[in-house]
Amino acid sequence: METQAQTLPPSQLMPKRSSSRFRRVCVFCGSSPGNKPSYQLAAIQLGHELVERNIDLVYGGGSVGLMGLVSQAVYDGGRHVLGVIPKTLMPREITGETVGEVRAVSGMHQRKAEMARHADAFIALPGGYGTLEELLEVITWAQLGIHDKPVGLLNVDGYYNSLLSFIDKAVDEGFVTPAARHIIISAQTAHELLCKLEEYMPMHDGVAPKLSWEMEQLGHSPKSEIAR
Ligand SMILES: CC(C)=CCNc1ncnc2c1ncn2[C@@H]1O[C@H](COP(=O)(O)O)[C@@H](O)[C@H]1O
Repeated sequence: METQAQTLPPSQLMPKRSSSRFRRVCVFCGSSPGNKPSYQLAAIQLGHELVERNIDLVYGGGSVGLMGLVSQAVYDGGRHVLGVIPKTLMPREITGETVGEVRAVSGMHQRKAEMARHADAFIALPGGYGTLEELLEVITWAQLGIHDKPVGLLNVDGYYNSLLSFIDKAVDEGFVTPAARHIIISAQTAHELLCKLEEYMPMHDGVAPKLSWEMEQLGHSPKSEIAR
């Protein structure tokens, strides 16, 4: 008796892939793996979720920590991976081997602008100072109206609970508006987070229209794709 696999044309044997409104997502994450296996698993699962949705990756480059796990998973799944590395961090003993395409930039500021320019959305996995700084910067840019791309927080095992509580306190104390609080989308799994990001509609008003921002300040021309 013939099995289904023998009778179906090859195109129908391929895993079903869903389409996404995002072409490429920027992932910020730890250059360390973290102490719990759940962090490493979450990085790999996020990579798989991006592949499943036909989404390419831009990230900080290198193979250290969670950065290596997410980039390898996306690369192995056949999607394009773009690593943006400041020249100073390029020696392999610092960041390790980078899979996919590597873009060398002159410094940390140019790296962030370059990662943002190439992304349609941002996701932060657990991480340390670097991850927090990158995450808060794209949130600030969204608040100001420099871009309106969704920003997601993958709150693995409650890693970001205290950050989210702090931001709620900032709302209570009058330093963050409730509309700006809405910029951060959080979820516990990559699947749930991507679903929420796909549906995200900005609620806040930027302080100035996107086109009025002088993107040269971020190292880009006014036609920069950061604002897209
Ligand atoms: C000295 C040192 C920690 C080197 C690690 N090597 C690194 N290689 C590439 N990008 C990095 C590195 N360290 C920090 N970053 C940047 O900062 C974030 C991670 O910093 P962290 O581990 O969360 O704070 C990444 O998203 C990346 O863009």
